[in-house]
Amino acid sequence: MTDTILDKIKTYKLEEVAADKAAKPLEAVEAEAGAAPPVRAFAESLHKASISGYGLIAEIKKASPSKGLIRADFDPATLAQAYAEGGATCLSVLTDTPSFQGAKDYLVAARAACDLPVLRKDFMYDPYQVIEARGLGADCILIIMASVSDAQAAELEDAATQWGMDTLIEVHDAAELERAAMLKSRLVGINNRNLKTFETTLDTTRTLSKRVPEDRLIVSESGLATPKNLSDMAMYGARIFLIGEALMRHEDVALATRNLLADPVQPGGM
Ligand SMILES: O=C(O)c1ccccc1NCC(=O)[C@H](O)[C@H](O)COP(=O)(O)O
Repeated sequence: MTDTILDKIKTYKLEEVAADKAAKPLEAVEAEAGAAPPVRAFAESLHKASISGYGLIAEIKKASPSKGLIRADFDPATLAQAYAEGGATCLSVLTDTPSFQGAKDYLVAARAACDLPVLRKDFMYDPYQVIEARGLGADCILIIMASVSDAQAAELEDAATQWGMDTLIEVHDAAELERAAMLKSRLVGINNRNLKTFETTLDTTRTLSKRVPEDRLIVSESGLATPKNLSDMAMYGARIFLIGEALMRHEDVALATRNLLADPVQPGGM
C-alpha cells in the first residue's frame, strides 16, 4: 500500500523531533516551558463564546498539502491582530514547515501580538513536542487520533495537562471518536477533511456530532467558509469552528472574520 500524506508527515516529523532532541535536550526545553508566559484559557474561552455566539479558532495557515500556497502576504503578528479585531476566540498556528510552510517562531509572534489563547497546530507524537509547545507559549495542543495509538494519545494528553495546557482531540470517523471518548479532553475536533485522501465534506460533522459524549465541546474543523456553513453545523450541535483557508484568502482578514461570525444562530434556534 502507498503511504498517505499522514504517513509521510509522521516519518519526517519523527526524524525532526529526534534532531531537535539532539540539538536541545529535554531539560533545556523544560526550562523554557517553565519560563513561558502564563497559560491562557483555551477551552474555557471557546465554551463561553459558544453559549450565545460561536467560538472561532482562527488558523494562521500559509500553505497546505492539499492547496499549496494559500497566502503569499503572510505576517503572523499582523494576521493575529486582524483575527482578534474580527472577533476570533482563539488562534491556531501551524508550526510544521515541510507541508504547511509554518514555523515555531510564527506561534511566538502571533501570541505576542494579541491576547488570544493559541493552539500549536502540528503533528504530535512525543511529549518533548508538548513541552516545547509550552515553551513557545502554546495554550493548547492538537492530538490527531488517525496518527497515534491510544497509549500515545494518553501520554500526550497527560503531558499537556501537566504543563497546564488544553488538548484538542481530532477525529474523522466513528472508530477514532470512540477512542477519543476514552481521553479526558473537553474539546473533540471533528475534521471534515479526511487527512488520508484530502476529501472534505461537512457530512462528517453531521454524522459524527450525534455520537460525541454530552460533556464534550464539538469543534467542527476544515472546509468551512460561509455563515450558512456555520449555522448548518450549529444545527448539529457544533458551535465552535476551526477555520483557516477561507479566512486566509481574504485581503481584509478582520472584516472577513467579523462577517463570518455576524448573526449566529441561537442554541435551539432556526
Ligand atoms: O489542510 C490540509 O491540506 C491538510 C492536509 C493534511 C493534514 C492536515 C491538513 N490540514 C490541517 C487542518 O486540519 C486544517 O488546517 C484546519 O482544520 C483548517 O482547515 P481549512 O479551514 O479547510 O483551512
